[in-house]
Amino acid sequence: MDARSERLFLGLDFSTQQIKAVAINDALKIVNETAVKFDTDLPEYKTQGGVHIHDDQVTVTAPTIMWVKAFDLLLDKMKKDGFPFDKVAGVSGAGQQHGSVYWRSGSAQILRNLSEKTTLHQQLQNCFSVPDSPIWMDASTTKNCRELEEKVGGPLKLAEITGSRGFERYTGNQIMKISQTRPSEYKDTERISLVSSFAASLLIGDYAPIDLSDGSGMNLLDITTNKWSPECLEACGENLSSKLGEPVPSKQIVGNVSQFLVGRYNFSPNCKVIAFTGDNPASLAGVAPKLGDAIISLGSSDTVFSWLPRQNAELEGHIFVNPIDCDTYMSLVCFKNGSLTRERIKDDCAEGSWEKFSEYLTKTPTGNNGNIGIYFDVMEIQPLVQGIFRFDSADQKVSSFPPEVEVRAVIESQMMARKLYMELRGMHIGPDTRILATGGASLNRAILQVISDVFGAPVFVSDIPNSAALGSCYRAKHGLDGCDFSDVVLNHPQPECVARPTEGASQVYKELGKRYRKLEQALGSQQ
Ligand SMILES: Nc1ncnc2c1ncn2[C@@H]1O[C@H](COP(=O)(O)OP(=O)(O)O)[C@@H](O)[C@H]1O
Ligand SMILES: O=C(CO)[C@@H](O)[C@H](O)COP(=O)(O)O
Repeated sequence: MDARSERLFLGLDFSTQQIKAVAINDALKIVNETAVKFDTDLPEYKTQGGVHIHDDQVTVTAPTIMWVKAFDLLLDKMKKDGFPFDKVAGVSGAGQQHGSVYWRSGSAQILRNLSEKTTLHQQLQNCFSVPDSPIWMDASTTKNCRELEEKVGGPLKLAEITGSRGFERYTGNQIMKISQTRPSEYKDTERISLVSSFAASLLIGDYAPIDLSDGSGMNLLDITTNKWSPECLEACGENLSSKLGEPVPSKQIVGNVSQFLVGRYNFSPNCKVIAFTGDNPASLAGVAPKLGDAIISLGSSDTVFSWLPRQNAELEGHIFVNPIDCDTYMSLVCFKNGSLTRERIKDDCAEGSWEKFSEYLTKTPTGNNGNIGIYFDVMEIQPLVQGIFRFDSADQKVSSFPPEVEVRAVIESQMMARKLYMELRGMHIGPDTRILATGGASLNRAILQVISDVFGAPVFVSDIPNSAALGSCYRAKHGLDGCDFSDVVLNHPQPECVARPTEGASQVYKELGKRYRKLEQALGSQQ
């Protein structure tokens, strides 16, 4: 194939702090990486870490129009850099999971008739009946979760139907809250999108369907039939089915790019858009895992997930329909206090420097001389607790730690929690398990060494940490070519092993992990 006929695949990731784009060619070589960061590139929205935390500390939203403007900026940046949009054969993408977008009645008409003469954000500014989208960090819907669980027959029953018991950030509970507290805005909403299907809608210039994998993060989809659950819909809002549209398999082509994109950015009118999905499902595709691998994503949130051949309902963690093969599943646990908490401790204790942070981590002993710190800057998902708690080796509360002890304490407790809940969800480390690390903090080798020591398994990384955007490129190729996913990723570069367990570490963390569990349980029962 000569250079002029080279096909490109574009992957977008609408994540918590930024929008990222990655483009690859048919040989899976990365030809472009671009990002727009909400806090710094769009300071007018005054977000911190891409979000607004409200005064009650549990309501967390992001301005929907900010995401639209960021997308305008991203495309403008790429155009200025000479990115050959006309060579893109397929686009897919990902969004931070669970967040919801409320399209005001009449918005479909606006989306279908976009003018290439002006920006998307100018044309869509009045399209959102609820202008601030609730996002995955929101914890304000406990009452709605209990109501939903009760209506369907209890938490385990809800988990059997939807893959999860009621979780605050899950979209059905968020929709129930809006339908109850803002009935006129709810009534004036003709379509509810996830962040992923909202982003796909910007690409096709029409409402794009929700895919099965991201749709599993709503407490609304029956993951055994791959249809909306009538009883969950009924519990969460009037006429909800018509506002959601039908869910589709994740590899479905959902349309061609809009005339707007063709005219304004020189996309080919034949360029196909493949359903967008959640950022974690897209990351599963982006790391091209083997069965038995455990993936740890260290982005704004920390998540641990793996490919699951058959589903089994549990009260802990989540099951999603697998984005690569909708007859199988993926299991996942998610933690809210991830990179932003580490970043805060880096700023407080390590002079704002990741180098200093890593130096402290490397020079302190495995097990931190028995000191344990628990850092829930924002309300955690499991347990539902907020606060900072420090204990000495005799489990006595202390008010502070020296900086280097604090640095090790945050990484050790975070990683012990990741392992604990991963196991409670039914994911286990076997003798051949590889831990595939991805996301922003996977650049930090000192953190990866602690992960290897706590999990007792080798840790691998790929060349680029943006696995959700890369996975979206792979998914675009998969959807377009209609071949097996394993054929798509034949040339996926093998990840490099960067950390192996230190001798004796697993015994130290076995003991420390038991203490961590007890301390955390005590905090949970005090709330
Ligand atoms: N060297 C590093 N060590 C630890 N964390 C890092 C490092 N570099 C970046 N990060 C973290 O990566 C995070 C961003 O990760 P990313 O996966 O891009 O997030 P998201 O996809 O949610 O926007 C930042 O919040 C930052 O704390
Ligand atoms: O809530 C979840 C997963 O269930 C989060 O993982 C969000 O999907 C946000 O992702 P990042 O922006 O941290 O990648």
